[in-house]
Amino acid sequence: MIRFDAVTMSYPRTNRPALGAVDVEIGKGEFVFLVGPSGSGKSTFLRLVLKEERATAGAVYVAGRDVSRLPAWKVPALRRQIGVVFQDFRLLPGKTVSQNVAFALEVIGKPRSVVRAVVPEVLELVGLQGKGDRMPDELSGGEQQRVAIARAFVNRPTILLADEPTGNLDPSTSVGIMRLLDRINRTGTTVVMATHDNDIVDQMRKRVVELDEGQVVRDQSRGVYGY
Ligand SMILES: Nc1ncnc2c1ncn2[C@@H]1O[C@H](COP(=O)(O)OP(=O)(O)OP(=O)(O)O)[C@@H](O)[C@H]1O
Repeated sequence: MIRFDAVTMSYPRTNRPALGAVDVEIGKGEFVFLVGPSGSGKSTFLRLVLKEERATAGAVYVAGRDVSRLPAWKVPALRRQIGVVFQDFRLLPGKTVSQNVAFALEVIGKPRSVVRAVVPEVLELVGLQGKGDRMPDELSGGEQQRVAIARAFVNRPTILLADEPTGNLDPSTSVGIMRLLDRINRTGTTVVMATHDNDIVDQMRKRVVELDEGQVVRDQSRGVYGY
């Protein structure tokens, strides 16, 4: 589903690549934690999958396509296959919960009848039934992250990328978010999550890919956060 083939990525005006000759293969339906110190390249990895950055050398394959060869007009179609969740939720503050989720469908031109049917379904899936009319600032952090996950998943992407999704949440709220990501993964969605949350990684026992200074230094199935 995602394959990095000797991927090097250097940002302009830096003397060390953010990723150096990285080889990683992530199969359909896998759940992978990306761990490593700050600056080790986790977010860069995720940005390359989304074609928000371009590899300096090597190739990034997503769903069988070499994204560096993807013409600009096909990038929106690539991104429609990928849901993204961030540490800071990134909800639209002036829209209700339902409107935030609906927006993700409206921008890709789904008919209103579909939006009306699908939004309550996904809100129920994330445990927010009955809260569709709330504004984001009327929700807890964990609930806001559930809205963000609903928005990322409503279009049933094949891949879900999560960049520190529990970074702003307390431990028990984080466990709830991880249960939800696990459930989404069980529907067949490939999940790649960058995290510093050692407790979560140790509890989940999923595949762990560890980066350090842009290199893969560990790739372990049913791994833990660190040795
Ligand atoms: N836009 C940029 N311009 C120049 N250098 C960058 C840019 N973004 C990231 N870098 C550098 O690339 C390297 C990898 O950064 P990246 O954000 O991928 O790390 P990370 O593992 O996600 O870190 P964190 O855990 O702090 O989010 C770092 O050395 C960083 O300083």
